[in-house]
Amino acid sequence: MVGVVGLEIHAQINSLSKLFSGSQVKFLAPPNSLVSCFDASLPGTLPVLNKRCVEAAVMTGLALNCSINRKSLFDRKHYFYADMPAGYQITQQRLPIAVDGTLTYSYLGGTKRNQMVTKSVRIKQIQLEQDSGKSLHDEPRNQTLIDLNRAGVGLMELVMEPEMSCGEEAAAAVRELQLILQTLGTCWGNMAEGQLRVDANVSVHVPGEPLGIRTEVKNINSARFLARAIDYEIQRQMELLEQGGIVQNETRAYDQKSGTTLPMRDKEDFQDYRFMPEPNLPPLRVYDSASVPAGLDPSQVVLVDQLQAGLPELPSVRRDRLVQTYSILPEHSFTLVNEDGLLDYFESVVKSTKAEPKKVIGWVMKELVGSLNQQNLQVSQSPVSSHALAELLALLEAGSISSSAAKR
Ligand SMILES: Nc1ncnc2c1ncn2[C@@H]1O[C@H](COP(=O)(O)OP(=O)(O)OP(=O)(O)O)[C@@H](O)[C@H]1O
Ligand SMILES: [Mg+2]
Ligand SMILES: [Mg+2]
Repeated sequence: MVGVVGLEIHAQINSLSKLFSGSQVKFLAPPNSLVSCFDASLPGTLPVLNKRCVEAAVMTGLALNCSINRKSLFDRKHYFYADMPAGYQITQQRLPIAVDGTLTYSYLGGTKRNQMVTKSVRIKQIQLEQDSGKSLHDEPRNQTLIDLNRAGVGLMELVMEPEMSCGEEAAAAVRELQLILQTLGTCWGNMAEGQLRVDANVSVHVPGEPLGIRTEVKNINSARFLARAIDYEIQRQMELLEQGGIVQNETRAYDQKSGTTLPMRDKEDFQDYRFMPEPNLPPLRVYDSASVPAGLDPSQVVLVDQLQAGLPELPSVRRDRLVQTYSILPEHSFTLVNEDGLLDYFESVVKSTKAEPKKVIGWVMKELVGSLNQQNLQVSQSPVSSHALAELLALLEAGSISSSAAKR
């Protein structure tokens, strides 16, 4: 038997205001200080679509090789939660803004964990939707308090096909996605702050046979825990089936302390979302510069071709460029791109020394990053400046000092 994993990822759109209202988007503001009448679902209020959120979804779709639907639709998805005052979420169920993409990711695999393994997963769709508010449980007083600051914040839900097979792959895919979103500036991607929330759908089956029944694991707030939760869940399901049991289609929560997953009590019953078209929003249309209909002001619409042309250099392209330019190993290009500030550091050393980039990278990866990690320091906190390292390498090149002296 093998594991099958499909991720659903909610990414909070980096925007000054919410998806359908002018309220500010801010983490850790005083409770209920960022709530408009619409966010609180007062009767008579109407949604006004935030152009920035649409642009962010289109950019994200383009960066993930999706087709952008020139027309997409909004729907209401009903469920009853105290932190969702309307009783429904506005989402894109029937026709989402972006479909059919791919995410390519790599990790160090093989038996010795020293081989770059590169894989892709298909992205079924990206849909725009509203975030809910937050329920805060005050246990001693036996009360639940509601904070609507997050209610109505724009989300992109990315739905991946069930094509991954273990926690390691899922974690690598999420890290790559995180980096892409951060490069685009469409989401800050901080999992601990809930800007990127990953639900892992997990099942097991015998290869060649139909997919097994899936469980959906929630409450995962880091890539490391994601990997652990998935691997635990695959193991649990395999053992269950081997003992003659059956897997229940249920929502489970990951428990950090025990490293296990547990059924979530509030989601036991089958939910009928009673989807219906959102009557207060027309179809969402995006255009290409050449096909903006007469009478529409091009500055008021979202232009797909312009967003495509303005996309920044994506992490995978940047890594390829580094491998080409400096003849370094692909795995080193990953570390350079992933560690905040490390690429700038490396390039500035290369510029100010005659030492070969291949030699510089060894010193940066092994000596510098190694000792920074030991001391739990960021690159920006390095006691050795890039200038100092360049000088040191120059002394080494000139034979003025030995390698062991340089390391010291
Ligand atoms: N047999 C399976 N094993 C593992 N993952 C699966 C399996 N079947 C589907 N999936 C994954 O489950 C997810 C289904 O997401 P989707 O948003 O379509 O529906 P949902 O989970 O029912 O709805 P909701 O958005 O309310 O959670 C996808 O990420 C898909 O890859
Ligand atoms: Mg979903
Ligand atoms: Mg789901």
